[in-house]
Amino acid sequence: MIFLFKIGFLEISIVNLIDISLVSILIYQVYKLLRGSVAIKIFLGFLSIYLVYLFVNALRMELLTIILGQFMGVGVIAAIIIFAPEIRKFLLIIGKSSFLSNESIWQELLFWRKRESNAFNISPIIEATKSLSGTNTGALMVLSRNSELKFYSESGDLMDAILSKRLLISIFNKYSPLHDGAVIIYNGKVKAARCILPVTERDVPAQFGLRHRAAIGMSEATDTLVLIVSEETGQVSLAKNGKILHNLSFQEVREFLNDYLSGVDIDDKFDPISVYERPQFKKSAVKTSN
Ligand SMILES: Nc1ncnc2c1ncn2[C@@H]1O[C@H](COP(=O)(O)OP(=O)(O)OP(=O)(O)O)[C@@H](O)[C@H]1O
Repeated sequence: MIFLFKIGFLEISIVNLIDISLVSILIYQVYKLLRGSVAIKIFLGFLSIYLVYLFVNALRMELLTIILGQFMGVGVIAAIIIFAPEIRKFLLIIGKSSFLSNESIWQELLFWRKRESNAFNISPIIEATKSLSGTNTGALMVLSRNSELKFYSESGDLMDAILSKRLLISIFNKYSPLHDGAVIIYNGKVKAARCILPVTERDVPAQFGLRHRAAIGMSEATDTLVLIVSEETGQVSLAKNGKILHNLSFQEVREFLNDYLSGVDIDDKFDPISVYERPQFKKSAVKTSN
């Protein structure tokens, strides 16, 4: 083994350094995930007790080590119960960003099928959005580039219909029995309508109602781009990765949809929802359109 440093009785190898770096990154990621929630205080409490445990263990203080060791044993189970929602969120983030979450990769690996491009003609979506926005008809469209989202599709009515402007307008027409909930669009098809999306658990600025909360929640849980047309103002927004872009022009929507479907990383172009809490942000009733 190659040792980098030898300070007194302490010898640190490259492996130790990598180990320490990885643990630091992990702790930072957990901190980022829990920041702002009540769970962060419990997490810091556990972390402090664990550090004390490591310290007394290193000093060979046996009695204290046994007591704290017992506490840590029970503490792990308690932590799993207390942090269940955060652990779920953490695993979802890992699953979402893993390249194995891409269904077309699985098809290629398992069935030797040639991977098809996920890009398709988005004009029907843009044209339908213009019409829905112009008539102040609320709409929620989930675009997926690498998964059929079966779990969410099955919460609504399965369709598997070829995408068209008229189909989308008919679905979101307020007299249509399919208008409530979201449509899921994948590979040029409307896979399902009337789907129920997960609502974000974060605090969302007051101007965003349930439709926007569901869009933000869906974009947090999956690698999807969610398009929202507000029933109240006709404004068009996009949600991605828990962030949002509000009151977009149709040209902007077209560019974002095309970039997303061709695999471009657009996450950085989105605003954190906290931006819309600023006092200078005014909900504009003026709609920009091209
Ligand atoms: N979890 C959900 N999944 C899918 N669709 C939902 C969900 N929650 C609400 N919606 C849709 O949003 C509609 C209610 O929207 P609401 O008016 O509360 O939201 P909003 O964000 O203020 O939108 P708007 O600006 O259009 O008024 C519902 O009728 C339903 O179609």
